Amino acid sequence: MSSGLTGARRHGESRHVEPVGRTETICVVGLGYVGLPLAVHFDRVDQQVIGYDIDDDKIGTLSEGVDTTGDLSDAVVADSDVEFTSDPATITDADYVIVTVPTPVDEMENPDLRFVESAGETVGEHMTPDTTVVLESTVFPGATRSVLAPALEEASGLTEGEEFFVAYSPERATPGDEKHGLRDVVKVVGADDPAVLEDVADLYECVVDAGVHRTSSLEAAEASKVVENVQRDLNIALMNELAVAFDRIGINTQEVLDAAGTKWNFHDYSPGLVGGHCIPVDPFYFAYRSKMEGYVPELTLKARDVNRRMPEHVSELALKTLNDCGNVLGESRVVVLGLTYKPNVADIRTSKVDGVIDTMQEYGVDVLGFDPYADPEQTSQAFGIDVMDQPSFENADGIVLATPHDVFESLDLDAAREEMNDDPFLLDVCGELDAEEVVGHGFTYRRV
Ligand SMILES: NC(=O)C1=CN([C@@H]2O[C@H](COP(=O)(O)OP(=O)(O)OC[C@H]3O[C@@H](n4cnc5c(N)ncnc54)[C@H](O)[C@@H]3O)[C@@H](O)[C@H]2O)C=CC1
Ligand SMILES: CC(=O)N[C@@H]1[C@@H](OP(=O)(O)OP(=O)(O)OC[C@H]2O[C@@H](n3ccc(=O)[nH]c3=O)[C@H](O)[C@@H]2O)O[C@H](C(=O)O)[C@@H](O)[C@@H]1O
Repeated sequence: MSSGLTGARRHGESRHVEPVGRTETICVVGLGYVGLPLAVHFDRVDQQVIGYDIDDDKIGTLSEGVDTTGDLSDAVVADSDVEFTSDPATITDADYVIVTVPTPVDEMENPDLRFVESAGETVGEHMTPDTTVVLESTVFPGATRSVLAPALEEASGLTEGEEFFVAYSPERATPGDEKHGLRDVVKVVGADDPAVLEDVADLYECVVDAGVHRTSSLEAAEASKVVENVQRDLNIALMNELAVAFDRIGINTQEVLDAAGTKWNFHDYSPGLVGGHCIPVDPFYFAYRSKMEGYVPELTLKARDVNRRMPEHVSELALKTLNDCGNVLGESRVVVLGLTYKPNVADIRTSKVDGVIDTMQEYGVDVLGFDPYADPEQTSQAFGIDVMDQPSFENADGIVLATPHDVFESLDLDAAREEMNDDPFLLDVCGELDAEEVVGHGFTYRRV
């Protein structure tokens, strides 16, 4: 996730504080892709910031001045005055506690709020009266009220709304998008109590240049976050459905999308493997809450079904193309380029490329991988393949461009072709390359 902080540091600017006239103490609970940049941003505007996490190793690494997210930089972390700690007693010193813990789904694809509940218990045990607790984690509408607040009350013995306060404010920054980091995207803040709403909105206005949008309830703010991701999942699902249909019809999907894209209100999405912590997850948070009221959001769930099937569709396409090019599957080799969950990021944790790899391996295909962003050793272990630190196409029969990092635009297809066996193919999952150019380099070209 882009933080907007690295620019200054990369150009050697010295850390400067931008005092904003508030000097409260803020404790950020959960120092991941969301919590760490948030802590560093508040530190930069001269707030006293405690960064609390249960992961001792992470706290040790951060305390040594190492950026554990890859989104900031070591210099930014080293230069911050954030107090990194795994001691929950430090929460006592906080005027504001901002909770940014994970909210995954369980194996039944239901919301798993264990981290939120646990954080609520820990914060409740240590917070003092008049503390304001802001939940940033993506949850279903009503979770702050029905899960976090009761955990805080139970552990503290205090009464929410009288002796402590809660608000909700989702993180909306996009990983890998330098233009849409924490400071650049309007921050939504929701609270029932108008005074709490104004106070928390004012606090965020210290760090969010794009400003704050206020909602009159916790639920409206919670819902605004999940529906952003539901909408995105739906739009991508439409692209995937069109791509599968046009592949069968024999129409070039990208040519269709390029033509349709000349209409001012045609939305720009591309087919692909829909990974990440949020887009594949948040629709289930919305559906869960809706079903509680007896309404099944069929369109939302159908979009999930379409996107969830994409790894299977891509691997079938790869196997079919291997066969069409005259290869024996069990004697074939395929190089998969791009292993992270989306282009130009280093996060492999929720990549859907592994589903494509697994199916090819089931048919005996020898699969190798390369990704300029992902750590080769870590990724080899995670994906169960040999991940190269430099791309080699020796004796390969095909290339699957699974995650189209920008750097692959300059892929030397002639050099790759030289190393490969006869009649090679290139499967361009997201349709990023120019089909005619790829064919001109001697490849059979396929895309989703
Ligand atoms: N990663 C992203 O780009 C975005 C994530 N979000 C949402 O933000 C939330 C956090 O996501 P990430 O930062 O990616 O998660 P993450 O997994 O990167 O970091 C979460 C951190 O919380 C810590 N943690 C877990 N339980 C804890 C507890 N009880 N007390 C203290 N620390 C605890 C973990 O050790 C970890 O360091 C999720 O709800 C996610 O949906 C929203 C927008 C963007
Ligand atoms: C509505 C929205 O843009 N949400 C963003 C999203 O970030 P995230 O990196 O998870 O999502 P993403 O960039 O849409 O990518 C998700 C997955 O979908 C794929 N993808 C994306 C766009 C597209 O046209 N086709 C496609 O296949 C990507 O390759 C990736 O595998 O989810 C983030 C979050 O909530 O964690 C959120 O903060 C971000 O703003």
